[in-house]
Amino acid sequence: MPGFAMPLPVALTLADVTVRYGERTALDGVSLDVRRGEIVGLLGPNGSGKSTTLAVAAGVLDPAGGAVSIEGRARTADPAAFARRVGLVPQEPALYEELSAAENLTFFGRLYGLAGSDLRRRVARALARVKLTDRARQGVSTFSGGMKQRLNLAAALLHDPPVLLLDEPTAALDPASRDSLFADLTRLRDDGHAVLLTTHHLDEAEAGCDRAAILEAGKLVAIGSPAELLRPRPAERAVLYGHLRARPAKYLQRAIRQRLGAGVELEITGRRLRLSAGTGEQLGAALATLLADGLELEAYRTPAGALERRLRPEHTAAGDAA
Ligand SMILES: Nc1ncnc2c1ncn2[C@@H]1O[C@H](COP(=O)(O)OP(=O)(O)OP(=O)(O)O)[C@@H](O)[C@H]1O
Repeated sequence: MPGFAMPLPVALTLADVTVRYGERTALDGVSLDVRRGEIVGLLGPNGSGKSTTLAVAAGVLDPAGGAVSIEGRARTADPAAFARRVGLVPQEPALYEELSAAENLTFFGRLYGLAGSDLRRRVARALARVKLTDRARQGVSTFSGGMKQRLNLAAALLHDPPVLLLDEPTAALDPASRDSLFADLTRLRDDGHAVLLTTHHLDEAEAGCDRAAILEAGKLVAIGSPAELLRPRPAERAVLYGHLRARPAKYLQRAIRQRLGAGVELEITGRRLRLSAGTGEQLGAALATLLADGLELEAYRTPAGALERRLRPEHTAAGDAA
C-alpha cells in the first residue's frame, strides 16, 4: 500500500461468514477485511471455498450465517445499494465476440441503466483504465485472451464500484498477459479501489498482492503479507508453477493424479498448473509423469528463484525442468 501513512479505510467486510450447500459446509466462519488501496489475494486448493467467498462478497449468494458489508453498510440493509458498490469479474469473459470493445461496454452499461453522454463517458473511461482505448472499435473476436480479460474488467468498472472482485483472473492467461492485467489492477488499487481476487498461485500473490489470505476446507487459516506467508519453513515443499498449452480434460487430470506418487499435489485451474512434492527429486519425477502423459507446458517457474523459462515445443524431456 504505497504512499499512505494512515491505515486505509475498510471497504469490504466479511464477518464470520458461513455458507452451506446442503449438508456440505463450504465456508466456516470466514472473517476478512479488504481496504481501499489494497489488493488481497485469496488462495487455497481446489474446493477450499475461494469462489464461494467471492460469490458472498458480490452479494450473489446469501450466507447461512455472518454478515457482508461495504463501508459499514450491510448488504441485507440495502441490496441494491450494495450491488452498485461492487464489481464482479467472472472467470470466463462474458463478451459478445461479434461486437467491438466499445459496443460490448455500451451493451453492459445499458443493462446497468446507463445511457446517453454519461454512458459514453463511462465507456471511454473504462477502456482507458485497462489501456484498450486504441482498440475501442476493434471486434472482440480478434482480441487475445489477455485483452478479453481486461475488457471483462472494464465492464465491471462501468459503474465505478469501490470494491472489485475477480475470480481466477489469470487462469487462462499467458505470463505476459497476466503482467498486463496486474498492471491494470495496480493502477486501480492506487486509485483507491479495494481489490479481492482468487488465485492458486502464491507466486502471483507475492508479485501482485499486498496481502494474501489462505483458505483451507472453508476456513481462513492465514492472512498476512505474501512475504510473511512465504517465509521459508524448514519442511518446505518443492513447488513448480506452470502454464499449459491447453486446458486438460477433467478425466485426463484425474488419470494423471492417480499416477502421481503419494505426497505429490497437482492443482489445475484453466491453463495454470501448480505441482508440489516433498522433495525436488519427487517433483522432477512427477513432472516427467505429466509430460509423458501428454500435458504440454508452455512456461514454468519455481518460486525460489522466480525464474521463468519458456519451453520450446521440442522440450518434452523432464531434464529440461531441472
Ligand atoms: N453449487 C454447489 N453445490 C454443492 N456444493 C458446492 C457448490 N458449489 C461449491 N460447492 C462445494 O463447496 C466447496 C467450496 O467450493 P468453491 O467452488 O468455493 O471452492 P474453490 O476454492 O473456488 O475451488 P476451485 O479452486 O476448484 O474453483 C467445495 O467442496 C465444493 O464442492
